[in-house]
Amino acid sequence: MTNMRPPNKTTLLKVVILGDGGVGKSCLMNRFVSNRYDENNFHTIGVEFMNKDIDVDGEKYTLQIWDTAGQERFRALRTPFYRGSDVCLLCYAIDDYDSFRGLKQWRQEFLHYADVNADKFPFIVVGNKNDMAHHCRQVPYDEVKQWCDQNNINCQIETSSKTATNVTDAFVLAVRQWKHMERIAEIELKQNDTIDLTKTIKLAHNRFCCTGGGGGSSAASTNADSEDESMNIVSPKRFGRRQQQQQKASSTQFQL
Ligand SMILES: Nc1nc2c(ncn2[C@@H]2O[C@H](COP(=O)(O)OP(=O)(O)OP(=O)(O)O)[C@@H](O)[C@H]2O)c(=O)[nH]1
Repeated sequence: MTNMRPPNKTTLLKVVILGDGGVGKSCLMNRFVSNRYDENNFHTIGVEFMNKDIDVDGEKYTLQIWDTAGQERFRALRTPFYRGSDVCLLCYAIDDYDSFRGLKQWRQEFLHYADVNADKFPFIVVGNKNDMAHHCRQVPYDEVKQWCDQNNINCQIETSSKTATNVTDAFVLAVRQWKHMERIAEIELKQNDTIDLTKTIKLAHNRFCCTGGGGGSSAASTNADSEDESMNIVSPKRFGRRQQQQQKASSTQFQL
């Protein structure tokens, strides 16, 4: 249980940053990890990751941040790395409406390849480049909020990697949202684990292992299968948290 972990334990979280090419994903990661900003960044090819230790609400985390290539031609290189993610930052640039429109597709791509439950996974929507002059803004904050509400996402923030505005806050928000979802998952798991002794237990009929032979007709077997749903229940799915610790590395690049 999260609230029973030893005080000095560090939790490793895999954080994936997605969004159109040029919205500032690499700048966001570099500003957060190294407090550096490079105006002339190259496009990312494939994926890169960097680790950063952070304390949030008195607990230690190592964020393994995966910066992905936003350009469509690198799709096949980035998607294998979505699996095992704990949090996903969906990024757009406030001066680029198309990049906001693209969030729908980014979310779908992530859900498909990470294979997680849409309503239980912590997404954070990040509007980067909020240092831009007022007249450059193409994406109203309220419109993003509306989109987030429609998609069950309750974390939204605007950042600037250039001026270092809200960059750390975006990652803190990501950790808090992960923790929030983790708590919900734990409560659900506990509820599912509880056996109600007052309820009648429905036994499986016509099973080979119980009846000692295949006496039942195929029609009867089909009925028994559909009645006895408990035989088909798989263990409750968490929202994408890995069961194993990932290998730590301070910075690695995966490129062509
Ligand atoms: N004004 C402003 N410009 C930014 C900001 N962040 C990034 N940029 C600019 O946007 C360019 C692209 O940023 P990147 O971080 O490379 O964008 P990316 O999303 O990683 O792009 P891909 O690697 O192609 O997916 C940078 O070279 C900067 O010139 C910001 O916060 N404000």
